[in-house]
Amino acid sequence: MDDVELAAAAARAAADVLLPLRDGRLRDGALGDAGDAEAQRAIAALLAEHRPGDAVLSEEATDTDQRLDADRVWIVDPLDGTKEYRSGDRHDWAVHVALWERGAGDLTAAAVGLPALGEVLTTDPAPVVPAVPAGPLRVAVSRSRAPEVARAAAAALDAVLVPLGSAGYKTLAVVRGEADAYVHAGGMYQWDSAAPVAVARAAGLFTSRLNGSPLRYNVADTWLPDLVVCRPELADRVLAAVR
Ligand SMILES: Nc1ncnc2c1ncn2[C@@H]1O[C@H](COP(=O)(O)O)[C@@H](OP(=O)(O)O)[C@H]1O
Ligand SMILES: [Mg+2]
Repeated sequence: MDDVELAAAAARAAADVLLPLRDGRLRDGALGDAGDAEAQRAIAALLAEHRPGDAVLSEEATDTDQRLDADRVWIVDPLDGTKEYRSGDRHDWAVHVALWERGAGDLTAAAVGLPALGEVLTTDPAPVVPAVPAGPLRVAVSRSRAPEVARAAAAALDAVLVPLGSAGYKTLAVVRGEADAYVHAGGMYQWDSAAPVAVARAAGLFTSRLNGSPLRYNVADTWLPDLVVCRPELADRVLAAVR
């Protein structure tokens, strides 16, 4: 199993525990907590079995300095969009599994699972972004904390806002042609964007910080508070709008 296959297998393993759990008896906070824990367990077990020497940075595990000297680091969010998952009837939540490698100084393989849609998107083969449909441009934003810069970007593009949960789901909404851009500010961590950004880049989309600088992974500070993901031809207009 190569690295992308392993990432995809880990995303599927998480889906295999998350879907039955969601359809079981737990609700609300208890369902969210169980989902986070069970998905973490499923992914960690596969990574430990197949890549015992690799380091892991996960939302649901204690971070250590060890990853800063490691050559290979998996960056994992076992359940992104916990709020949407625990609602029981929404599809906008995701599983993130990415690999960062020192040789490249960047993300080199990733998979993002969308269990409620039965899909796993990867860096290889990369998804094909559909053609732009007729109608106004669409900017995906957090449904629970839409930032002012996203409204500004939408206004500058004469676009409509598409409120959705999960950074992974929103990034893949651009990949899958449900949105043309995703703008976030105000807070987020490396695991919220790593795997989705890797898949978006592989699909030919533009990704950066709000100020246009590159998104950097496996740096000491896990806080990576803002990002832009969009069709490449929109990048200049989106970045100008959010500045
Ligand atoms: N202001 C903020 N501070 C910290 N984390 C944030 C944040 N805004 C969004 N996030 C995180 O980014 C992910 C997507 O958020 P949103 O759905 O609002 O777009 C969520 O991850 P989790 O669901 O894994 O916790 C959420 O916790
Ligand atoms: Mg998350």
